[in-house]
Amino acid sequence: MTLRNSLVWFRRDLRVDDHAALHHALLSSRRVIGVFVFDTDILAGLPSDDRRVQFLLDSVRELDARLHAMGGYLIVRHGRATQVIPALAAELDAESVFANRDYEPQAIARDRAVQDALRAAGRSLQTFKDQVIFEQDEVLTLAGGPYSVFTPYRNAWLKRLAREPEALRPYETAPHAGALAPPPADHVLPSLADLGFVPNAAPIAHPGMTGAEALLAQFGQRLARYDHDRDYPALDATSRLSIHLRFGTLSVRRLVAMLQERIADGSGGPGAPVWLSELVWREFYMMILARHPRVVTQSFKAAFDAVAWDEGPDADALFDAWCAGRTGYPLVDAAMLQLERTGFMHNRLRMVTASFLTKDLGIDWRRGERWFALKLNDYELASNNGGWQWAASTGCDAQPWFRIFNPVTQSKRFDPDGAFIRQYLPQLAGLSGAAIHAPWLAKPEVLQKAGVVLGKDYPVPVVDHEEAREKTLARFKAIRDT
Ligand SMILES: Cc1cc2nc3c(=O)[nH]c(=O)nc-3n(C[C@H](O)[C@H](O)[C@H](O)COP(=O)(O)OP(=O)(O)OC[C@H]3O[C@@H](n4cnc5c(N)ncnc54)[C@H](O)[C@@H]3O)c2cc1C
Repeated sequence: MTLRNSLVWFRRDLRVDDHAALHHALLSSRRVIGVFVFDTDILAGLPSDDRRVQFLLDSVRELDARLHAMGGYLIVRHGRATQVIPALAAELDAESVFANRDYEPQAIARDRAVQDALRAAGRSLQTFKDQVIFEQDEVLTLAGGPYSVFTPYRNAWLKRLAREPEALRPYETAPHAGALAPPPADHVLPSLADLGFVPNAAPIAHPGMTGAEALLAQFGQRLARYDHDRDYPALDATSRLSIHLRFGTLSVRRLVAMLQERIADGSGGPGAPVWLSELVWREFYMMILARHPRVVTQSFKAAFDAVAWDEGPDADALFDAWCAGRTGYPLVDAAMLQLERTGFMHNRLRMVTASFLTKDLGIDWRRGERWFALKLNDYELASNNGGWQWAASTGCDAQPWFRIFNPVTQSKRFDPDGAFIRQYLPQLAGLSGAAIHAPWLAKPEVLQKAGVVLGKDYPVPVVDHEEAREKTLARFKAIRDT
């Protein structure tokens, strides 16, 4: 034990179990205090009823309560982390600040600024791998470079895990909790109003560690069928754990260890390896972002920065229709309404709506990426950017540019009887499973019987898919030919 006082700076790791930074701080310090900062640099510009802030506050409250139960507490501050952390370290005379590493460019810059300020005052910032099983330089090609194709990356990732099973060993905290500093008598946490926010009318269910546990327990029952059911948005087939992985209310090591057990004993069925692949996609995109931070604003494949996306008032009107779920394509519109009303969108629908914006409406993927960033509860820069660049065909291992989703075919395939569409577009509920995917093709008597007047109850399509497809092929071919 070498340190007197240490701070553990919680960020995207709002849990007490299996926590690398907390583990290391407890082992090396006599007195450990936790801190979370509602960072005004991040909160600025969010709508006042942003659901994620409430989720964060609820999760932070639970974190404080769990630290209390272990004998400690959490200081919660509101301000610029780059100023708050060095000032708090000075106030508490903490020699070191412990944190888990974050790989987003803005977070890296923030951590560097905090580290410089701490160092100037004779203190230190120590960071640890926690958010991923393997970081950006741990799974490399034989030539020693980063992968840009997923399948060989996943194979190398799995091989490394087989060689290094200790990568899943939990970072224990409870046995070392004696080092936690007890709370002062006047310890209080801020309210949502103190942070300048108001409650959302449709808050995110299941916040915090207990929320993550509940979702994991439910998903455990569905895991074996995940490989098949995950593609159908009307089914409750996926885990809904993305926001918990985003904010670290549960440990990814624990999830992978659970999968390994269920693969080994057979109870994970064909679903378990497929779900494991999804967790590896998450790390793949984090690796891509860490190794190629330019992807935040540029195409992964530089040549595609020359794509001439549509701009101007017509493009703006189409973008607005897409955002509002008024494109006239029911699956696209239902998906956009799901996003607006709940902050969640099913993965298949993220692919369909992103493809629709870029390939049917000819609009730059960056506009859609920013809209998702504003609206998604689970917004995570690496996966969002990766998903958008995949759909726009500008990314690594992306959908080839000449393969263009047909929104009607996607609808028939993945929402065959229109159950998902009906949930968000009740005005179309009277249409049969056959007619609901493309109401403009339905016979007038069918529409009349269903009580649907196109252009009044529901929009006519804003573009013709076949025409849009030809325009997109030409748009991309122009790049290839230059
Ligand atoms: C255009 C687009 C944008 C996206 N934006 C985000 C985002 O901002 N944040 C986000 O977490 N995911 C994003 N994804 C990936 C994926 O859609 C979500 O992770 C998934 O829908 C979340 O639901 P779930 O937790 O039930 O997933 P499950 O199907 O249960 O998957 C388990 C976990 O694996 C990870 N995962 C699953 N699919 C992917 C994927 N394709 N890429 C990376 N990780 C994946 C997530 O952490 C997810 O929680 C995006 C995908 C696309 C196509």
